Formats: sequence, C-alpha cells, structure tokens
Amino acid sequence: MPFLLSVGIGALVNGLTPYTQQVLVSLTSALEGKPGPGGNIVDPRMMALLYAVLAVVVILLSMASKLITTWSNERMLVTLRGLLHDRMLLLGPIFHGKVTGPQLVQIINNFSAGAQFTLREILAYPLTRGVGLVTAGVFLADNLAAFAGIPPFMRWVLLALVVIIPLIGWKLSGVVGRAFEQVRAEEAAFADELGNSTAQPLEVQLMRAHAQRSRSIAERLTSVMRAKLRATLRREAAQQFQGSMSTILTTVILIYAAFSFDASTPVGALLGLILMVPLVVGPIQELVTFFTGLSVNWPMIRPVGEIIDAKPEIEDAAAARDIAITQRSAELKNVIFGYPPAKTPIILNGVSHKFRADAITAIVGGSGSGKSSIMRLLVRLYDPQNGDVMLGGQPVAAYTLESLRRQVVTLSQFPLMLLGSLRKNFELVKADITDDEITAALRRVGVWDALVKIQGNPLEIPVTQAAGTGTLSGGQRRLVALARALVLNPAILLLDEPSTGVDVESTSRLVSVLKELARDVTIIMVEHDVDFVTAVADEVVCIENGGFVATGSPQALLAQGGNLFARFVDARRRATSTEHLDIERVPLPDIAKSSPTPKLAPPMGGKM
Ligand SMILES: Nc1ncnc2c1ncn2[C@@H]1O[C@H](COP(=O)(O)OP(=O)(O)OP(=O)(O)O)[C@@H](O)[C@H]1O
Repeated sequence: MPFLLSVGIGALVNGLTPYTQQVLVSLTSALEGKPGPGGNIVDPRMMALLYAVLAVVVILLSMASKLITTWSNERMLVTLRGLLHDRMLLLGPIFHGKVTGPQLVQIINNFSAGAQFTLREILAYPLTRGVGLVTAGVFLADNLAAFAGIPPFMRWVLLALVVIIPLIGWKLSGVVGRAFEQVRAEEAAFADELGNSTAQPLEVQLMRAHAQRSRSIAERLTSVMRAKLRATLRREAAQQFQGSMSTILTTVILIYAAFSFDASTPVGALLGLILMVPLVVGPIQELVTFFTGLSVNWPMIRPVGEIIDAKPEIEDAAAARDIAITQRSAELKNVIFGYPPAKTPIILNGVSHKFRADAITAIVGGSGSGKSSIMRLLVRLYDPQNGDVMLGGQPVAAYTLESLRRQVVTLSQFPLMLLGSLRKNFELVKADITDDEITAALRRVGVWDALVKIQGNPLEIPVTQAAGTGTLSGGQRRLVALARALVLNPAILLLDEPSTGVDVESTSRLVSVLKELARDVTIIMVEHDVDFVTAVADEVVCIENGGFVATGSPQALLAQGGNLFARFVDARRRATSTEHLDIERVPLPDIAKSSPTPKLAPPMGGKM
C-alpha cells in the first residue's frame, strides 16, 4: 500500500513538473505578445497564477512523495530482511557449508538494502519516470515545432543521441559491475577473516596469535581498499560520462535552434527547449544510472536472490504425515551414504543395525569414522543414497520434518545458546514454557543447585558468548542444554559427546539421569569417553571403515576382547596408567632416631 501510494504520487510529480515548465513557456510567449508553442495567445496574469499554484502543488507533492517513499522503502527492507532470515533457517547443510555465518550476516544486514533499492526501481520506474518522460517529450516536440523549417533529419540526430549515449553508458556499467564483483569477493573474504578473530578473541590472546591475526586482517583490509578504489574510480568515470549527456544534448539542440531562430519564433520556445531537454534526458539518464547501479549492486543482489530462490535440500516427502512415534525403535537397513553433492567418499557402506528401544546405545569409533553422520541421517539432515533409515517402524521420510524433529531430539556437541537469559533459551524450544517446567527440567539433570549459587533466580542468569563470572560454565551449558532437550519429551534422544566438559560429580549424575531417562526414551549417543560408555551404555556399536564391526554390551565386548571397543578401552588404560612413570622413592627420615627438628630430604636435584 505505501509502495503504490509512493509510486502514484511520484508519477504525479513527474507528470506535473514538465507541465509547470510549459506554463512558464506559454507565459513568456504571452508577455512577448506571440502565440505559445501550442498556437494560442494566453492571458499572462492567468498563466502566472497557474504557474504559482502548480509550483506549490509540485513542492507539496514532492515532500509527500519523499516521506511516503522513505516509509515504503523501510517497510520493504524490513520485510526482505525478515524473509532472508527465515529462508536461511530453512536451508540445509550444503548451503550452510558454502555460505559462512559472517557472510550471512553481511547479506542480511547490508546487501538486502541494495536489493530492496533495485527491486523498487524495477517496479516503480516505468510509472514514475515514464510519465515524466512522455510528458516532457511531448512538450519538447511542441517547442521544436515552433522553430520554422526544422528538417526531419534533426529528429533522427536527436533520436540517435538519445539511443547511443545510453548504450555507451550501459557498456561502461559492465566494466563497473565487474569491478564491484571483485569488491564483494574481497569483502566476503574479509568478513570471514574478521569472523575468525571475533569467534574466540580470548583464545587468540592465549595462543599469542594477536600479531598473526592483526597481519591477516590488515592484508584483507588492504585488498578490500584496493578493490574498492578500483571500482569507485571506474564508477566515477561512468557517472561523469552520464552527467555530460544532458549538456551534450542541450548544446546540440540550442546550436541548431539558434541557427533556425527567426522573427516569428517565440522566445518562449527557446526557453522551452532549455527547460525540456533536461526533463527528457533526466529519466533516460536515470535509466542508465539505474543499470549502472544494477551492475554495481548485482554482486550484492545475487546472494540475496540466491537465498530467496534456494530450495531446502531436504523437504517433506509428498506422502509425509505427522506421525507419533509409539514404538521407539530406530533402524538402519543396508544404508549407503556419502556427503552430497559428490556423494564420495562413501562414509557408510551398507550398514544395518536395529537400535534397542528404551535403551542407551553408544556408537564408538575413531575420529571421522562416520558416527555423527549416522545421527544426521536419523534426523534427515541428509538422505542416504541407498537403504532405509527407519524410525518407529516407518521410513524416516514418512514423517514430516516437523513431527520428526519434535520427537527425535538432538543434543549437539556444542549446543546452541542464545545470548540473553536462561529462560529465553528454554523458550527457544517451547515458546509457552512455564518457569515451573524449566525448574523441574534443571533439577532433573542435577544442575539446579549449582545455578542457584550463580544467581538467586537461575532463570535470569545471563547467557553470554563465553563462560565468565555470573554466567554458565562450559559443563553447565551442556547440562542446561540437556534439560532443554528433555522439555520436549523426546521419543528418541540423540546425544553427541554428552560427557564433554562435565565434571566428575556431574558425570555420575548424568549417568543416572540418562539411565532413568532410558526407561521410556531411546537414547543413541556418540561418545569418545569409553569409561563413560562402559558406565552408561546398554549396547555399544563399533564403526570402522564405513561398517559396523562389533556390537554388544560394553561388558560383553570387553570380555570378548580384540574388538574395537576393547582396543579403545585398553588404549585408554595405557594412556592414563601411571605405571610407566619413574617416580624416585625418597626414604622417609627415621623420626625416632632423628633430632627434634629433622631435616627433610632435599627435592630431586635440589640443594638444601
Ligand atoms: N558436510 C560434510 N561434507 C562432506 N564431508 C563431510 C561432511 N561432514 C563430515 N564429513 C566427512 O565425513 C566423515 C565422517 O564424518 P563424521 O562427522 O560422521 O565423523 P565422526 O565419526 O563423527 O568424527 P568425530 O569423532 O571426529 O566427530 C569425515 O571424514 C568428515 O570429514
């Protein structure tokens, strides 16, 4: 609505402006006592009055047009930014693997403004500028006709100028566009580099990498500056050229008019030429400027368009339904999987396994063996190339993504924590959650008492980017995230390294929480800590070289020996054993025989 209003008023202003100038032309001719370009003799006082009224109307409408255009622009921009944000959250891992977080921030924050401007111009130009162009064109022809004997070729000269000059401008805009494409690439690289520094500034300090980061940022900034300088110089040259269009045309017409001027020609017609040429050239010039602007903005508009057009990689299958998981089983049937788009290397090569319902299964394997990939298949972040992933006896694609992810809940290794209060982080998964529900969930995972020590009302604890005074520690974050996952009453819970960063006391609490939970939730976890696995898991599935190589309870696998789990436990024991440490035994002084103030044995290598 504001857009249509702004376009309507803009068209009115652009139509009235040449008309107002033409009134001035008629007024001048009337003062001279000659008929105006229209052929009529008019009353100069009436014309002066009409000019005054029209001038005031144009001024008022121009002001209104500016205000409404600003309002409409802001509304369009808000809608576009919201749309980009929402679309981006629907896109899958291939998209998010390609476009980094800092780049997304840049697209939604900055690039959207360029896209909004372009969209507005495309939609509004034909009406707003078109009306002005046609009106001024008609009056220009009227004024030219007042010059006796204008030969027809002059019209062709004019037409040629009107066509050729914008064409040259268009060519120039291509050069400018390429230069700005480079600017965008440099800015994206800078955004990533800056993201590297802002992600963990304290870690940068601890690594004493300040100088390295500083150098990288300086290099990137220099590249951005160089690219911008190149592009800006090209743009300035193009704009200078476009700016001269109006002057060139006015000059050509005036020279011709001056040579064709005779006693019968009204001075008003000459004035008409001077006034109308810029009004005809203006919209054409704006069109060229717009196309130049389009080339300049295109590198920024394209990613905006890509997000709007991009299709989520995984969508609901045609026959997908909202199905309740009653039978809390999960099964892989001969699954073959490699990451798209290449789908090679094969990560899972024909794996089959039925995860026990209402039990805890730990997937154990070396780094990069495909453990997390299995979790991703279970929540349909990806689809396998072959075989079936079954949940509750149904293929995973039979569920709508909404119903699947409501019931199969993932607790990732580094859970998402929103900046804000602890309560806000629970509202993330359940908008209408009550304080009592949050409290119960936090008590259930055993973190409540520790949180009370941070702040009397733990729900108001501020969640910050990093751990610090008055906020959550790394381990507490994990337990809070587990509490948040439980709020959803999952049928199947997927845990990625749940024991990471949790202290010994909290770990034993975690073991009992998970064991209790597993009475009516199927838990599948990826875990490197084999002691934790031994303590908590009912079943262990070992993965190696794309296949499941051993399955059984931790105790059975340990008793059997030789399998991957037993090897891992053994390696862990050897790594943490103190037997290999050569500790020199220092003889204790014989207190009975020694003097009242016995001398202590000197430390190794030390001197008393
Ligand atoms: N999005 C992706 N695109 C392409 N390859 C990927 C992607 N994610 C993971 N991989 C590759 O797939 C293999 C298995 O990855 P996965 O994350 O499943 O391993 P993992 O067993 O969970 O490893 P870790 O214990 O180190 O977390 C790895 O070689 C990894 O590099």
